[in-house]
Amino acid sequence: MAAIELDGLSKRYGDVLAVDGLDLEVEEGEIFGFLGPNGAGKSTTIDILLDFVRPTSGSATVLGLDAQVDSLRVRERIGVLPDAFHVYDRLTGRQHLQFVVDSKGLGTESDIDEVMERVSIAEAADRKAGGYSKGMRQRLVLAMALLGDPDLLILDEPSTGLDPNGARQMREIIRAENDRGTTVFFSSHIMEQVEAICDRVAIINRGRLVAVDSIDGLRGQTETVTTLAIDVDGADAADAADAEAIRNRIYVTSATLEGDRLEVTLTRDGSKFAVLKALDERGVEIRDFSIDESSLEDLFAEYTTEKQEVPQ
Ligand SMILES: Nc1ncnc2c1ncn2[C@@H]1O[C@H](COP(=O)(O)OP(=O)(O)OP(=O)(O)O)[C@@H](O)[C@H]1O
Repeated sequence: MAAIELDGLSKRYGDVLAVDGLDLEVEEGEIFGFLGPNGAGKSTTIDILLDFVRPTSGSATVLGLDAQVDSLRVRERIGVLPDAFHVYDRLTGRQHLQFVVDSKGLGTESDIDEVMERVSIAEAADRKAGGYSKGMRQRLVLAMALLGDPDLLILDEPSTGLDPNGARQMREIIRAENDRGTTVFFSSHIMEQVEAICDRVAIINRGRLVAVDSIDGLRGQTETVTTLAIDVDGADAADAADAEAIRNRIYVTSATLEGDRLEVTLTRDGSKFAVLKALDERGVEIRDFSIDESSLEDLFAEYTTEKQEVPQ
């Protein structure tokens, strides 16, 4: 059974089609990244999953339950870290969690200590949340989401505002929860974060799904996959700049020279060796070179910006 299934999901706000016919399946046990530029429709989709917003057409199923018809039962089985959350300054961390136990019937009192351990705020359990740092607040809200061991975690931008250590800890917590069998669906603008932990990602743009795959799979589908940065001898720069020999090679998408550094981008079928050989044949002295596989950030740009002409 899919943890999340969207079927022709659309949401219109007046003239704006915020979500436009989304079809998507998130498998149980996955860590799934939900990406898209500002205004792409991520929060609207998540709000539909949580039944904060009703779709204009199509359906959303969460853990086999209709997100609208069975929203209460869905709520019992998922944990949510909302985009804009706030904590109650005058309540301690423990009181926040006690509130969840009392009001929502999720978890037990003995779970409170355990869950605070899991997100590393046990030491601050009895301090007022008003004195928590931003990262601690975020972990407290995550702890609230984890109470009752949900089958699915829906996290809207979980790393926003966290320093690199905080972001790493968030990653470790997400992985640990996933190891316990929890499916994780999260939206993020922080590509390294997504690249580091996601099994698969979906990219949406203007409300439509433009890609869904593993990150390696996405690499395989895009045109430019490798950048070769070659340091050449300054005296040879003119020869390198006369990059006809490079540019005319098939599978080379661009070749630019800045100072002593020649940057050549290749499609997935391109041969790095052929580029180096072509330079060598022209007598260009190669001092050093490095190879960069395209990052998720590059892939994201490729899927969500209008295609640029490759300079020739
Ligand atoms: N309540 C609303 N009323 C009118 N338009 C809305 C409403 N909520 C969202 N929209 C519009 O729907 C589109 C999608 O917005 P949404 O918040 O889902 O995007 P997002 O991908 O979450 O963006 P961000 O990354 O900036 O949070 C935007 O054009 C937005 O202006």
